[in-house]
Amino acid sequence: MDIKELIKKALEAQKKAYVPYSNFHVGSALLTENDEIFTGCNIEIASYSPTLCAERTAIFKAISEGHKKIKAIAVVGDADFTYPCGVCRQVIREFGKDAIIIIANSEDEYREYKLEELLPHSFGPEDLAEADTRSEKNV
Ligand SMILES: O=c1ccn([C@H]2C[C@H](O)[C@@H](CO)O2)c(=O)[nH]1
Ligand SMILES: [Zn+2]
Repeated sequence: MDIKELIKKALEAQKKAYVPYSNFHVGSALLTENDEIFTGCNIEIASYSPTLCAERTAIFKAISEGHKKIKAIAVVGDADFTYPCGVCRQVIREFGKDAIIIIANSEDEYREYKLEELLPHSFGPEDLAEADTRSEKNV
């Protein structure tokens, strides 16, 4: 996996951030199971709550194009190391239980995490499947 390439794409996407309210620019780039890259920026809306983070923009683009798995996702933002919010961590969990999350300031300055480190003891699709089996037994 080319981490620097993923960070480069995230930095390019960050330039497209539509952030008239926070002026906080975030970019993201992810790698699918077949090594395709999808990018996203944050998009803010005047009524605030419909605002979408960069990570989810990238993820929803990939899923809506038929991809099912995320191998890695890079995030860059205006803060010194911008970490994904809790909502985005849960969305990454849905499509990338074993995903690598790259938090970058630049192509040369980055930190790498497993999703498990940023969202320990997570709840996910398998838990619902397991609950299904249990309730069948209880009938
Ligand atoms: O990891 C993050 C953190 C924040 N934001 C966005 C949401 C909002 O537009 C702005 C300020 O929170 O940054 C992201 O896109 N990703
Ligand atoms: Zn988020």
